[in-house]
Formats: sequence, C-alpha cells, structure tokens
Amino acid sequence: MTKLKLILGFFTIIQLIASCTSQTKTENTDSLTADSTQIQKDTVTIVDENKIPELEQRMIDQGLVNIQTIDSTIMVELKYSTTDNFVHTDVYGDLTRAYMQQKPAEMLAKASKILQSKYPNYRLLVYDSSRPLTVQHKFWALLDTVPPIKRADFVANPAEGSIHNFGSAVDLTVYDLTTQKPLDMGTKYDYFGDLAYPIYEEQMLKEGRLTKEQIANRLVLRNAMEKAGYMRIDSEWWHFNALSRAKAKELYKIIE
Ligand SMILES: C[C@@H](N)C(=O)N[C@H](C)C(=O)O
Ligand SMILES: [Zn+2]
Repeated sequence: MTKLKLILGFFTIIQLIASCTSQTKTENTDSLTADSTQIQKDTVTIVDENKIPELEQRMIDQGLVNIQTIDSTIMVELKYSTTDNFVHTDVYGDLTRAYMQQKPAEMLAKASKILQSKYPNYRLLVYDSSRPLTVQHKFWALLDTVPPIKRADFVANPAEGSIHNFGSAVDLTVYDLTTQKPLDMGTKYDYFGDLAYPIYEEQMLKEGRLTKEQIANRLVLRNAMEKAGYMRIDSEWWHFNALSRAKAKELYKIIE
C-alpha cells in the first residue's frame, strides 16, 4: 500500500513539472506575438519583423524602392529567398520584399494596371527583381556545365553585370485569383532550355511541345509588360528589362 502511494506520488510530481513547462512555453509565445515577433514552427527561431535585413537596407540606401509601396496589388514570392529555385539554395536569406529603381517600379505598376484592366482576376507575381552581383557570380559559377556563350542566355555574365544587378529587370508570371494558381506558361520559372525561349514558341507549337493556351498565357504577360515599356529577351518568357544594360549602367549604381 505504502509502495503504491509512493509510485502515485511520483507520477503526480512528474505531471506537475510537465504542465508547468508547457505553460511557460505558451506564455512565452503569447508575449512574443504581442511584441510583433514570431516563433516559427515551434522552434527557437525568432523573427523580428521590425528589423530590416542588411541586403534590403543596402538597397534602400541606394535609392531602390519596394515595388509593393508603388502598387500593393503586385504579388511577390522571391524564389531565391526559398530553396525552390534552380540552385536549390536560399541565396537571399531574410530578404523577402522586391525592390527596383523608381522608374522601373513605376513601369511595373503600369503593367499591373494594364493587365487588370483587361483581366480583373489576374495579378503580376514577381519571382525576382533586384539581385546583388555576388549572387550573379554564384549563379554563373553553378551553371558551369553550360558553355559561357549559351550560359549567358540563362544567366547574365557577372563580368558584364545583369540588368537585375542594376535594379532594372524583373522575373515574373501571371497569377489567377480565381484558380489561386499561376497561369500555365509551358515551363517552370528558370527552366533553362528551348521550351522557355519566346523566339521558339511557334516552332514548339508545331512540334507539339507547347500548347496554344500556354503561348496565349505568355502573351497576356508579354503584352502587359511591353505596353508598359518593358522589353522581353529571346531566351526566357519570365524575364523583362526596363532599359538596356548600357542605360542601366549610365543611370544606376550596381548592387554589390
Ligand atoms: C537567372 C535568371 N532568372 C535570369 O534572370 N537570367 C537573366 C538572363 C539574367 O541573369 O540577367
Ligand atoms: Zn531575370
């Protein structure tokens, strides 16, 4: 009997300790939320929403603007700030907002308006905009299986600099609010092959590798961007330049 009491007492103490610990964790979570910080996935990772990431601050200091402050309907999902990209690495860290030089950002807002005036349920979805030169070097080095002459179709040579490095190029698609999905463009973002080339679309259609609908979807994006003054490139349906590389170099400082 005494032995049984002792065992019961022992389990009661263990339960008490366990409940105290979980209460402390809940209290901590509550106070952290009130402080506008977050606990992610119940781990000890604490994100301070008020702290501006170092890369973002550098871009602000260079005069770049958050495109969503110019047009809040533009959607942003920086793929290089995730591992869902062609290098399978998060190369942007805590940068999650998209920045551009003022004029290119205004041109993007114009494209967004043009798109929505024809298709009220469509939104521009930005995958990348300003990109530091250090990241451009990484991309170039990682694609070393492709000869430099062809590689430049997919990743601009860092020796010359990408127009992204001057805050004047954007990678994007069209998002449909009705289906809650991006439009089918025939390839994923950063698919580096013939199927992504706007100049081969007619040929790909004839060969049955792209459908009429996929090409029409690309044209929805391209028409809005070109009407706003953006220029497409031959090799990637998602990439648009606000101005030439020479003009970008003349007007803007490179993002190191
Ligand atoms: C890497 C890809 N998303 C891209 O933006 N390519 C162009 C050519 C660039 O690097 O400027
Ligand atoms: Zn691009």
